[in-house]
Amino acid sequence: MVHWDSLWINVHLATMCDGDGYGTIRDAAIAVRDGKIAWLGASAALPGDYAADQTHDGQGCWLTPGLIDCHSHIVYAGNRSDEFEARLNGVAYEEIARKGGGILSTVRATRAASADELMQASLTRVHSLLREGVTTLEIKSGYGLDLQTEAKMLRVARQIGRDLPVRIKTTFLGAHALPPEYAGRADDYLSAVCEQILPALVGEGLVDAVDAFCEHIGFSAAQTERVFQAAQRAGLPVKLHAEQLSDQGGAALTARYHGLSADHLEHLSAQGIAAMQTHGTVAVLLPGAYYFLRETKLPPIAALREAGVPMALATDCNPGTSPMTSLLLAMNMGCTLFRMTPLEALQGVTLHAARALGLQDQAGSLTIGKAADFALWSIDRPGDLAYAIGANPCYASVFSGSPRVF
Ligand SMILES: O=C(O)CC[C@@H]1NC(=O)NC1=O
Ligand SMILES: [Fe+3]
Repeated sequence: MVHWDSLWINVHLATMCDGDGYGTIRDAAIAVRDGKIAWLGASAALPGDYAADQTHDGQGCWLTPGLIDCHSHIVYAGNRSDEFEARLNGVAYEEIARKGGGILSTVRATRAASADELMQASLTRVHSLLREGVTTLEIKSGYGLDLQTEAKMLRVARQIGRDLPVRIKTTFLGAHALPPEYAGRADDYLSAVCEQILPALVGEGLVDAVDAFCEHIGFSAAQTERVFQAAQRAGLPVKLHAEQLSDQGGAALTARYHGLSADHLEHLSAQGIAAMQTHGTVAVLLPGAYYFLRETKLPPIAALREAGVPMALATDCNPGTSPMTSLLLAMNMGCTLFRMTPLEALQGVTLHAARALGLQDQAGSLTIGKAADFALWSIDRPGDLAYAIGANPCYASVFSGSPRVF
């Protein structure tokens, strides 16, 4: 007798296990034991002698791996709609940043907010993602730029994972911008980041990965490498905001450090692509920022595809360049703006997004032994998920084998 904790029947599976397709199994079932996938297949192939403590009727829904948003700045205080309005009156994003607006205005608001205010402000945005079937969410720091506030942000991120049915991966982004108290002293600030702030946060168990903003309005490749070396000393993987506004060689640097991902990549070079391909670094594409900043230079999707570099998609949810809390819309933008295929878009928020977080052995596909994180969709075919704009066809979602209520 095979015993399962729960069984979902009357579903069609998009397993995402087939590199060239959705890995579909129609008229199927999937079973869970101890929060992990224990069996999946055509209903007709169910073992004759099984027992499930709970059986759920999937109502003919398509069932995919739970969606993974692998790049978000979702914990922050304040709002930047005033800058949105300024840009629409002709002020460039980079000019706003140089005048101390942009990231630093969110830094001021986040420093001033209490942990509870930060949690409340973030929960609304997190719930929006969960309602669309997101079961894993990466959350960056980077709006504190001092130990006290970076720690506050990362504690809130960890608390979200304790309070809600979602897997949280935290990323330290102390090298996001130069705080006002270090104006003109970037290298001194990076010494504080590498020698005091990061070690203290690691000591509190708050950091899963380390990121930086490698850009002419951020930190240089040499400065970024200091941060990567500090991450290496702490035994942490790296990822990078790379080639968003210019080519700083950030993607190649990240690949050399066997980084999990290089993100944005509108200005990615052939050398960067080759380095990413060699080291298995994931390309995380962020169409929300491209769209919201009205960028015109597209990331080299065809060249990434040709090189076999895994492409992920994420919201980049942040108040300045991507105030977006819909991963389904990011999928649609990946197709309509970047010309990814609907299959690539779904791979980009499951299989490849898991890899961008180092979770490829635990999540991102319907594979026996992986986490029983599912999303059930009232759709006709998996390609519908990247097609509809503004619709949310998520019928239900499951986290570690338990139907989600939040
Ligand atoms: O404007 C913000 O608040 C963050 C912008 C965001 N951060 C980064 O490094 N690149 C971005 O688009
Ligand atoms: Fe970002």
